[in-house]
Amino acid sequence: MIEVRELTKTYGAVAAVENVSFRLEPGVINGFIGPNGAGKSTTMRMMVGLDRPTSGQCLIDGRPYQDLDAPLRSVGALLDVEAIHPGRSGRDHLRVLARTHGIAARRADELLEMVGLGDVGGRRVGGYSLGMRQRLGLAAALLGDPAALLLDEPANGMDPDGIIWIRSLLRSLAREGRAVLVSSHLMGELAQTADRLIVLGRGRVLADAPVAELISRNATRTVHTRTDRPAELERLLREHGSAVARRPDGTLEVTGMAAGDVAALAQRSGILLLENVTVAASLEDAYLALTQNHARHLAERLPQ
Ligand SMILES: Nc1ncnc2c1ncn2[C@@H]1O[C@H](COP(=O)(O)OP(=O)(O)OP(=O)(O)O)[C@@H](O)[C@H]1O
Repeated sequence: MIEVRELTKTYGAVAAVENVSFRLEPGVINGFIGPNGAGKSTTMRMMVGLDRPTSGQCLIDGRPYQDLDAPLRSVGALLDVEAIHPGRSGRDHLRVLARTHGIAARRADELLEMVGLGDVGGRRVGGYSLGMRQRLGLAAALLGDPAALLLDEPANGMDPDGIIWIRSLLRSLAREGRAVLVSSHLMGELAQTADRLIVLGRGRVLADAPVAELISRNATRTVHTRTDRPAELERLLREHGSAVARRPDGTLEVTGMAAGDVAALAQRSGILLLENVTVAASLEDAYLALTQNHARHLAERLPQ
């Protein structure tokens, strides 16, 4: 189990990460999301000792990363694929890492195959595409068969096949009982893959909850209604307290009234509905509501 306790990192006057706390439990995929510059990478770097926290700590099975006997077996991290030596072949990169950690060279070859780089393992990393470097970084993270994985935007640069592959890889790693923390800006992807979401905004944790709970707490469902008398229905809905927006295809997007109540109201006024469906809120809606509310609160607190 990984426990992040009140991690803080300041650069001069800027707090990149402020009092961030969360836990990563075995078998759970945690999505790590937040606007650019929210502090996700800095948090992950501090978790594996690549950045020194200003205060707070991260404990891995009760110990800081630096004190682990076999760190690669406890935590595998994919943080900065640009840092991989460009002159080395992918195979050599993995073999060097394996050797320095007492892992058999055979494991490096197995992983190259597993991440789909079997045919290009002998080529220099400098000639790899971003997606290929991400695959190599994933192989390196998995080298020690770790109990936990920290992956910073692993889908970045991946083609659609690669994205689907990562999704099923993360699921199977979690099924094997590993704890996963994966940052991404791909909301649809996280909605499908993650069990929980940790949302950061300007260095602070804005939410830490199961995906479904985060959506239901922060975004409202809407009703999409189509009729041949839209202006009339729109007026009626507004009179009954609903918010209504016109969609480009002429459909009314209704917030604040259930689909059944929209239908009943229309029927009482003799308005025929051609379509009337409830549209579930998406993770994207919830994320935008959460981060925009936070930004608004901060702006309101600033002196005018
Ligand atoms: N070495 C550094 N020196 C100064 N400021 C830094 C340094 N590293 C990060 N920061 C600042 O810390 C903040 C958090 O950056 P970080 O890269 O952790 O965010 P992020 O959530 O990973 O962003 P993104 O989604 O763009 O990858 C930003 O304001 C960034 O400018």
